[in-house]
Amino acid sequence: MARIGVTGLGTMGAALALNMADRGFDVAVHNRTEAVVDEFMEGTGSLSDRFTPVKSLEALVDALTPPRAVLIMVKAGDPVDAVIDALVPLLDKGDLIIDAGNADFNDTRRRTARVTDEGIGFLGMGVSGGEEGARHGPSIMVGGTEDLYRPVQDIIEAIAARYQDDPCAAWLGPDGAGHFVKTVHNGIEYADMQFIAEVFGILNASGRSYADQADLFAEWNGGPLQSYLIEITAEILRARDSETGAPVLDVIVDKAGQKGTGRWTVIEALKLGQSATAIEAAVAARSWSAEADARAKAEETYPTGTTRMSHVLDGDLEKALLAARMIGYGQGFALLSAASRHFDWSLDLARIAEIWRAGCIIRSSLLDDISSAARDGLPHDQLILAPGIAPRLADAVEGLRRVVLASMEEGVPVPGLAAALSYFDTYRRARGTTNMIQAQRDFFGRHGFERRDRDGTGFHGPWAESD
Ligand SMILES: NC(=O)C1=CN([C@@H]2O[C@H](COP(=O)(O)OP(=O)(O)OC[C@H]3O[C@@H](n4cnc5c(N)ncnc54)[C@H](OP(=O)(O)O)[C@@H]3O)[C@@H](O)[C@H]2O)C=CC1
Ligand SMILES: O=C(CO)[C@H](O)[C@H](O)COP(=O)(O)O
Repeated sequence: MARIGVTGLGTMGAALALNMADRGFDVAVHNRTEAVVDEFMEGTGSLSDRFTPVKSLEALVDALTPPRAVLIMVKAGDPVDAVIDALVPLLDKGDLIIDAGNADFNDTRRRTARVTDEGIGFLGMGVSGGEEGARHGPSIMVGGTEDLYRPVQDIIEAIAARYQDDPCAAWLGPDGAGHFVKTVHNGIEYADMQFIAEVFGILNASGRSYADQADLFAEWNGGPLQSYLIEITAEILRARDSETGAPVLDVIVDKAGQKGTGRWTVIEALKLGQSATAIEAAVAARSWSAEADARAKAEETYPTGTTRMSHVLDGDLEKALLAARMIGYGQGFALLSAASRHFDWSLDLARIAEIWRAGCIIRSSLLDDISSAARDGLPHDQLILAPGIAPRLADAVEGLRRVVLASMEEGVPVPGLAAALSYFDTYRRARGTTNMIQAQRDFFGRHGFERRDRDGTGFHGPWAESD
């Protein structure tokens, strides 16, 4: 009998199942398309004895030691509901379903309630690290009741990445907490990828070869920007297309995919009265990239000519990426704080930063500092105000400003970097300009405002007196 079942042997499910077997767990494996199970088994090599391959969900359930644990790793959205609907009648009270794919946490809350009604447990578990991470150690963010996590904690911690021997896996809170945290992780991922893509655009506009850029990113990876995304960017810049021999970046269409997590982050931020503008800019840039025909027409209408940037220093680009990264993380953590309060999740922000230090796509050396800052408590929930972060941001942000200025002068698009800078500039003013907005609201709608010179609300301007 197997300790755990995995249904969905695509990129992630297959890698997770192999990881579990590698760590000594017996796993029953299933996939909707039966042939995939055979293909999977052919690749299991010396681990094959650890697997029970099955061709139906009934057989999957029969292959498991009660109380059963079934991990679903299928395409996000309706397929998850379809699998849950098929599984629930086969399971007994006390069994457990784990949805390890990406999920809108609202769906996770709904699924938790639906499955719990049947006496079956449900964990919504975010997994990050791509195929390589899933195979050898991802970062794992678990949501659901803690008592449901304990029986599978040994498996989850065993397969997770390790940072100095600390497993990058944690139970984070009830119902949708795990998937919410994973969604915000991806929002931060979107922003960081966008900042890097914009710096790539600036370096291109400066006439720098891909080889030169690769060296620069590799050098940056040895400093405060050290991270998985900077590391793979250097590798990507060096890679050549195996068919044509051309730089691989030259054969890839400029049109970014998105499966939803970035958009969900922005939607939830807005719902919670937050605004993750750097993440929103990254989502928007991907959406605009899909409008190829309109962009071609716009270039014809407003020709850019050949852009030549010459006055951006490498050191400023490095600082720009660092400052923007701090702000992107800052917006993500502010959102996590808001959600934790709103849903009463008691999220441990420091632990979240800790489990992101290895295995996941946004792993970076900065996360060590972020976890220390969060452990000490973030002033006003703002990472950018943390004593361990603020001096570094103050130093880096002037590089960001010079980079944004130079890019804007030349018409090189930097929506993510500019959003990060605008957020910083807006946030650091104790008195901004929304007094004008309040006056306008009161002028046209008698909405009332607060006065600086006395307590209370509902004051009106002189325009109201003429009524
Ligand atoms: N790829 C990545 O880097 C990461 C992905 N994720 C998330 O993991 C999940 C799986 O992604 P990934 O492994 O990349 O996806 P793949 O496309 O590689 O595999 C999808 C799996 O879903 C199954 N499936 C699709 N539709 C249905 C259905 N209606 N009923 C039953 N099974 C179905 C497929 O079965 P069949 O073979 O029959 O088509 C296949 O096993 C997603 O939620 C994704 O967002 C999370 C982190 C990283
Ligand atoms: O969760 C992931 C990484 O953390 C997946 O790779 C996800 O697919 C990335 O999102 P998108 O496809 O929208 O770029």
